[in-house]
Amino acid sequence: MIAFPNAKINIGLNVISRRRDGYHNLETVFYPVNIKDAIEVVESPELSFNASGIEIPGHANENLCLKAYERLKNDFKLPPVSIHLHKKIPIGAGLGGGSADAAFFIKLLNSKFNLNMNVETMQNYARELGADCAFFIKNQPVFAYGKGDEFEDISLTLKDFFLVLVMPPVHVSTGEAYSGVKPANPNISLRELVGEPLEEWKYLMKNDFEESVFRNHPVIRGVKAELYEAGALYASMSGSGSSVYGIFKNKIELPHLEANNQVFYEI
Ligand SMILES: C[C@](O)(CO)[C@H](O)COP(=O)(O)OP(=O)(O)OC[C@H]1O[C@@H](n2ccc(N)nc2=O)[C@H](O)[C@@H]1O
Ligand SMILES: Nc1ncnc2c1ncn2[C@@H]1O[C@H](COP(=O)(O)OP(=O)(O)OP(=O)(O)O)[C@@H](O)[C@H]1O
Repeated sequence: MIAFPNAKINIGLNVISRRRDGYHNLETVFYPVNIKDAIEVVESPELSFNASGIEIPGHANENLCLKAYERLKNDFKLPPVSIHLHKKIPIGAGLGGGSADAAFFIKLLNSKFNLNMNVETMQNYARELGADCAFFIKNQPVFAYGKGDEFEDISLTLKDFFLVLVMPPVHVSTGEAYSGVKPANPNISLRELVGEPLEEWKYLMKNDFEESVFRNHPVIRGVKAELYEAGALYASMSGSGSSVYGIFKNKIELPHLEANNQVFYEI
Protein backbone atom coordinates (compact mmCIF):
# COMPACT_ATOMS: atom_id res chain seq x y z
CA MET A 1 0.00 0.00 0.00
CA ILE A 2 1.28 3.46 -0.94
CA ALA A 3 0.66 6.98 0.42
CA PHE A 4 1.82 10.36 -0.86
CA PRO A 5 2.57 12.72 2.07
CA ASN A 6 2.42 16.37 1.03
CA ALA A 7 4.15 19.44 2.43
CA LYS A 8 2.62 22.45 4.24
CA ILE A 9 3.29 26.16 4.32
CA ASN A 10 2.73 28.47 7.28
CA ILE A 11 0.72 31.61 6.59
CA GLY A 12 1.68 33.98 9.42
CA LEU A 13 3.45 32.68 12.49
CA ASN A 14 3.49 34.30 15.93
CA VAL A 15 5.74 32.81 18.60
CA ILE A 16 3.87 33.81 21.73
CA SER A 17 5.57 32.39 24.83
CA ARG A 18 8.08 29.86 26.07
CA ARG A 19 6.58 26.82 27.81
CA ARG A 20 7.86 24.82 30.75
CA ASP A 21 8.30 21.74 28.54
CA GLY A 22 10.92 23.58 26.41
CA TYR A 23 8.48 24.16 23.56
CA HIS A 24 6.81 27.45 22.55
CA ASN A 25 3.18 28.46 22.27
CA LEU A 26 2.51 29.82 18.84
CA GLU A 27 -0.25 30.63 16.40
CA THR A 28 -0.09 29.98 12.71
CA VAL A 29 -2.17 28.93 9.73
CA PHE A 30 -1.20 25.63 8.12
CA TYR A 31 -2.00 25.23 4.44
CA PRO A 32 -1.30 21.94 2.57
CA VAL A 33 0.72 22.24 -0.66
CA ASN A 34 1.27 19.94 -3.57
CA ILE A 35 4.89 18.77 -3.18
CA LYS A 36 4.88 15.10 -2.26
CA ASP A 37 6.96 12.20 -0.96
CA ALA A 38 5.88 8.59 -1.51
CA ILE A 39 5.83 5.87 1.19
CA GLU A 40 5.17 2.22 0.53
CA VAL A 41 4.53 -0.40 3.20
CA VAL A 42 4.61 -4.15 2.50
CA GLU A 43 4.25 -7.01 5.00
CA SER A 44 7.59 -8.78 5.21
CA PRO A 45 9.55 -11.39 7.26
CA GLU A 46 11.43 -8.67 9.11
CA LEU A 47 11.25 -4.93 9.73
CA SER A 48 13.24 -2.89 7.22
CA PHE A 49 13.44 0.72 6.06
CA ASN A 50 15.05 2.17 2.98
CA ALA A 51 14.92 5.52 1.27
CA SER A 52 15.54 7.03 -2.16
CA GLY A 53 15.36 10.55 -3.61
CA ILE A 54 16.71 13.50 -1.59
CA GLU A 55 19.27 12.36 0.97
CA ILE A 56 17.91 12.49 4.55
CA PRO A 57 20.42 13.70 7.16
CA GLY A 58 20.83 11.51 10.26
CA HIS A 59 20.63 7.75 10.74
CA ALA A 60 17.92 5.75 8.96
CA ASN A 61 16.95 4.25 12.36
CA GLU A 62 15.80 7.72 13.38
CA ASN A 63 13.45 8.18 10.49
CA LEU A 64 10.05 9.38 11.60
CA CYS A 65 8.33 6.59 9.63
CA LEU A 66 10.09 4.01 11.80
CA LYS A 67 9.28 6.01 14.93
CA ALA A 68 5.61 6.01 13.95
CA TYR A 69 5.70 2.24 13.35
CA GLU A 70 7.42 1.54 16.70
CA ARG A 71 4.97 3.78 18.55
CA LEU A 72 1.93 2.03 17.09
CA LYS A 73 3.50 -1.39 17.63
CA ASN A 74 3.47 -0.70 21.38
CA ASP A 75 -0.33 -0.53 21.29
CA PHE A 76 -1.36 -2.72 18.33
CA LYS A 77 -0.44 -6.18 17.08
CA LEU A 78 1.51 -5.24 13.95
CA PRO A 79 3.45 -7.70 11.78
CA PRO A 80 6.96 -6.78 10.57
CA VAL A 81 6.90 -4.56 7.49
CA SER A 82 9.22 -3.33 4.82
CA ILE A 83 9.03 0.47 4.36
CA HIS A 84 10.24 2.40 1.34
CA LEU A 85 10.30 6.20 1.42
CA HIS A 86 10.92 8.24 -1.72
CA LYS A 87 11.86 11.72 -0.57
CA LYS A 88 11.00 14.75 -2.69
CA ILE A 89 9.94 17.34 -0.09
CA PRO A 90 12.99 19.55 0.62
CA ILE A 91 14.47 19.07 4.11
CA GLY A 92 15.28 21.91 6.54
CA ALA A 93 12.81 23.96 4.56
CA GLY A 94 9.98 24.65 7.02
CA LEU A 95 7.72 22.46 4.89
CA GLY A 96 7.08 19.83 7.55
CA GLY A 97 8.20 16.97 5.32
CA GLY A 98 9.33 14.62 8.08
CA SER A 99 6.15 15.31 10.04
CA ALA A 100 4.02 14.62 6.95
CA ASP A 101 5.73 11.26 6.43
CA ALA A 102 5.05 10.25 10.04
CA ALA A 103 1.40 11.30 9.94
CA PHE A 104 0.72 9.65 6.57
CA PHE A 105 2.47 6.52 7.80
CA ILE A 106 0.10 6.37 10.78
CA LYS A 107 -2.84 6.67 8.34
CA LEU A 108 -1.28 4.03 6.06
CA LEU A 109 -0.87 1.51 8.91
CA ASN A 110 -4.41 2.28 10.06
CA SER A 111 -5.81 1.39 6.62
CA LYS A 112 -3.53 -1.55 5.83
CA PHE A 113 -4.00 -3.36 9.14
CA ASN A 114 -7.59 -2.22 9.91
CA LEU A 115 -6.57 -0.64 13.21
CA ASN A 116 -9.89 1.25 13.41
CA MET A 117 -8.35 4.45 14.74
CA ASN A 118 -10.46 7.57 14.31
CA VAL A 119 -9.01 10.97 13.40
CA GLU A 120 -8.60 12.06 17.01
CA THR A 121 -6.72 8.90 18.01
CA MET A 122 -4.37 9.26 15.05
CA GLN A 123 -3.82 12.94 15.88
CA ASN A 124 -2.85 11.95 19.43
CA TYR A 125 -0.23 9.50 18.18
CA ALA A 126 1.02 12.12 15.72
CA ARG A 127 1.36 14.73 18.51
CA GLU A 128 3.81 12.44 20.27
CA LEU A 129 6.07 12.41 17.20
CA GLY A 130 6.36 16.16 16.52
CA ALA A 131 4.52 19.45 16.90
CA ASP A 132 3.73 19.75 13.17
CA CYS A 133 2.73 16.15 12.77
CA ALA A 134 -0.93 16.18 13.90
CA PHE A 135 -1.91 18.73 11.24
CA PHE A 136 -1.20 16.20 8.48
CA ILE A 137 -3.80 13.70 9.76
CA LYS A 138 -6.73 15.81 8.48
CA ASN A 139 -4.45 17.74 6.14
CA GLN A 140 -6.84 20.66 5.66
CA PRO A 141 -6.23 24.41 6.16
CA VAL A 142 -6.40 25.22 9.89
CA PHE A 143 -5.64 27.92 12.40
CA ALA A 144 -3.19 26.20 14.78
CA TYR A 145 -2.28 27.20 18.32
CA GLY A 146 -0.65 25.78 21.47
CA LYS A 147 2.49 23.91 20.37
CA GLY A 148 1.07 24.08 16.85
CA ASP A 149 -0.88 20.88 17.44
CA GLU A 150 -4.29 22.25 18.43
CA PHE A 151 -6.60 23.31 15.64
CA GLU A 152 -9.62 25.28 14.51
CA ASP A 153 -10.88 24.64 10.98
CA ILE A 154 -10.89 27.64 8.65
CA SER A 155 -12.41 28.05 5.21
CA LEU A 156 -9.30 29.50 3.54
CA THR A 157 -8.62 28.51 -0.06
CA LEU A 158 -5.88 29.72 -2.41
CA LYS A 159 -7.24 27.89 -5.45
CA ASP A 160 -7.87 31.12 -7.37
CA PHE A 161 -4.25 32.21 -6.90
CA PHE A 162 -0.91 31.04 -8.28
CA LEU A 163 1.44 29.75 -5.62
CA VAL A 164 5.22 29.62 -6.11
CA LEU A 165 7.62 28.08 -3.61
CA VAL A 166 11.35 28.79 -3.64
CA MET A 167 13.89 26.67 -1.82
CA PRO A 168 17.13 28.67 -1.37
CA PRO A 169 20.35 26.65 -1.12
CA VAL A 170 20.31 26.82 2.71
CA HIS A 171 18.96 24.44 5.37
CA VAL A 172 17.65 25.95 8.61
CA SER A 173 17.21 23.71 11.66
CA THR A 174 13.99 24.19 13.61
CA GLY A 175 15.81 24.37 16.97
CA GLU A 176 18.16 27.09 15.61
CA ALA A 177 15.18 29.13 14.40
CA TYR A 178 13.34 28.97 17.75
CA SER A 179 16.45 30.01 19.67
CA GLY A 180 16.60 33.29 17.66
CA VAL A 181 13.05 34.46 18.46
CA LYS A 182 11.85 36.65 21.34
CA PRO A 183 8.32 35.43 22.11
CA ALA A 184 5.60 38.12 22.31
CA ASN A 185 1.84 38.39 22.29
CA PRO A 186 0.47 39.69 18.97
CA ASN A 187 -1.80 42.77 19.08
CA ILE A 188 -4.37 40.99 16.95
CA SER A 189 -4.66 37.23 16.66
CA LEU A 190 -3.86 35.63 13.32
CA ARG A 191 -7.24 33.90 13.67
CA GLU A 192 -8.82 37.24 12.77
CA LEU A 193 -6.22 38.53 10.32
CA VAL A 194 -6.39 35.52 8.02
CA GLY A 195 -10.01 36.44 7.26
CA GLU A 196 -8.89 39.80 5.78
CA PRO A 197 -8.50 40.12 1.98
CA LEU A 198 -5.30 38.50 0.75
CA GLU A 199 -4.17 41.81 -0.78
CA GLU A 200 -3.96 43.20 2.79
CA TRP A 201 -1.96 40.34 4.30
CA LYS A 202 1.43 41.93 3.62
CA TYR A 203 0.50 44.84 5.90
CA LEU A 204 -0.99 42.63 8.62
CA MET A 205 0.82 39.31 8.97
CA LYS A 206 4.37 38.25 9.63
CA ASN A 207 6.43 35.20 10.38
CA ASP A 208 8.33 35.79 13.64
CA PHE A 209 11.20 33.56 12.49
CA GLU A 210 12.08 35.82 9.56
CA GLU A 211 13.98 38.48 11.50
CA SER A 212 16.67 36.23 12.97
CA VAL A 213 16.76 33.69 10.14
CA PHE A 214 17.15 36.51 7.56
CA ARG A 215 19.94 37.99 9.68
CA ASN A 216 21.83 34.67 9.66
CA HIS A 217 20.98 33.86 6.02
CA PRO A 218 20.49 37.10 4.01
CA VAL A 219 20.01 35.08 0.82
CA ILE A 220 16.53 34.12 2.09
CA ARG A 221 15.57 37.78 2.60
CA GLY A 222 16.67 38.38 -1.00
CA VAL A 223 14.35 35.66 -2.31
CA LYS A 224 11.38 37.18 -0.50
CA ALA A 225 12.20 40.63 -1.92
CA GLU A 226 12.41 39.17 -5.44
CA LEU A 227 9.00 37.57 -5.08
CA TYR A 228 7.50 40.95 -4.15
CA GLU A 229 9.35 42.60 -7.05
CA ALA A 230 7.85 39.98 -9.36
CA GLY A 231 4.37 41.06 -8.24
CA ALA A 232 3.50 38.73 -5.34
CA LEU A 233 0.43 39.82 -3.39
CA TYR A 234 1.91 38.13 -0.34
CA ALA A 235 5.31 36.52 0.21
CA SER A 236 6.72 34.89 3.33
CA MET A 237 9.18 32.38 4.63
CA SER A 238 7.41 29.15 5.60
CA GLY A 239 7.75 28.03 9.24
CA SER A 240 11.33 28.02 10.43
CA GLY A 241 12.64 28.36 6.83
CA SER A 242 14.42 28.28 4.57
CA SER A 243 11.71 28.00 1.91
CA VAL A 244 9.84 31.12 0.83
CA TYR A 245 6.52 31.21 -1.00
CA GLY A 246 4.83 33.88 -3.07
CA ILE A 247 1.10 34.13 -3.77
CA PHE A 248 0.37 35.71 -7.15
CA LYS A 249 -2.87 36.74 -8.85
CA ASN A 250 -1.72 35.21 -12.14
CA LYS A 251 0.64 32.58 -13.47
CA ILE A 252 4.27 33.68 -13.45
CA GLU A 253 7.76 32.31 -14.18
CA LEU A 254 10.88 33.33 -12.31
CA PRO A 255 13.84 32.24 -14.46
CA HIS A 256 16.25 34.47 -12.55
CA LEU A 257 15.47 32.73 -9.24
CA GLU A 258 15.73 29.33 -10.86
CA ALA A 259 19.45 29.82 -11.36
CA ASN A 260 20.35 29.56 -7.65
CA ASN A 261 17.26 28.07 -6.06
CA GLN A 262 14.89 25.17 -6.50
CA VAL A 263 11.57 26.65 -7.67
CA PHE A 264 8.20 24.87 -7.50
CA TYR A 265 5.32 26.36 -9.51
CA GLU A 266 1.58 25.97 -8.96
CA ILE A 267 2.00 24.14 -5.72
C1 LIG B 1 8.37 25.74 12.92
C2 LIG B 1 7.16 24.88 12.72
O1 LIG B 1 7.30 24.09 11.55
C3 LIG B 1 5.96 25.77 12.54
O2 LIG B 1 4.89 25.08 11.99
C4 LIG B 1 6.95 23.93 13.90
O3 LIG B 1 6.78 24.66 15.09
C5 LIG B 1 8.05 22.89 14.06
O4 LIG B 1 7.44 21.69 14.36
P1 LIG B 1 8.25 20.30 14.34
O5 LIG B 1 9.33 20.35 13.31
O6 LIG B 1 7.23 19.22 14.25
O7 LIG B 1 8.90 20.36 15.76
P2 LIG B 1 9.39 19.20 16.74
O8 LIG B 1 10.10 18.15 15.94
O9 LIG B 1 8.25 18.78 17.62
O10 LIG B 1 10.44 20.04 17.62
C6 LIG B 1 11.71 20.44 17.16
C7 LIG B 1 12.21 21.54 18.08
O11 LIG B 1 11.54 22.78 17.78
C8 LIG B 1 11.26 23.52 18.95
N1 LIG B 1 9.82 23.79 19.04
C9 LIG B 1 8.94 23.16 18.19
C10 LIG B 1 7.59 23.46 18.24
C11 LIG B 1 7.14 24.41 19.20
N2 LIG B 1 5.84 24.73 19.30
N3 LIG B 1 8.02 25.00 20.04
C12 LIG B 1 9.35 24.73 19.95
O12 LIG B 1 10.14 25.29 20.70
C13 LIG B 1 11.81 22.71 20.11
O13 LIG B 1 13.10 23.21 20.37
C14 LIG B 1 11.91 21.31 19.55
O14 LIG B 1 12.94 20.57 20.17
N1 LIG C 1 10.98 11.10 6.91
C1 LIG C 1 11.81 12.12 7.13
N2 LIG C 1 11.96 13.10 6.21
C2 LIG C 1 12.77 14.15 6.44
N3 LIG C 1 13.50 14.32 7.54
C3 LIG C 1 13.38 13.38 8.51
C4 LIG C 1 12.54 12.25 8.35
N4 LIG C 1 12.63 11.51 9.45
C5 LIG C 1 13.49 12.13 10.28
N5 LIG C 1 13.96 13.26 9.73
C6 LIG C 1 14.87 14.22 10.37
O1 LIG C 1 14.16 15.48 10.51
C7 LIG C 1 14.98 16.57 10.10
C8 LIG C 1 14.17 17.68 9.38
O2 LIG C 1 12.81 17.40 9.28
P1 LIG C 1 11.78 18.26 8.42
O3 LIG C 1 12.00 18.05 6.96
O4 LIG C 1 10.41 18.01 8.98
O5 LIG C 1 12.21 19.72 8.82
P2 LIG C 1 11.82 21.05 8.21
O6 LIG C 1 11.92 20.96 6.72
O7 LIG C 1 12.61 22.11 8.88
O8 LIG C 1 10.28 21.20 8.53
P3 LIG C 1 9.52 21.67 9.86
O9 LIG C 1 10.48 22.33 10.77
O10 LIG C 1 8.47 22.60 9.34
O11 LIG C 1 8.92 20.40 10.44
C9 LIG C 1 16.00 15.96 9.16
O12 LIG C 1 17.24 16.61 9.34
C10 LIG C 1 16.09 14.48 9.53
O13 LIG C 1 17.22 14.23 10.34
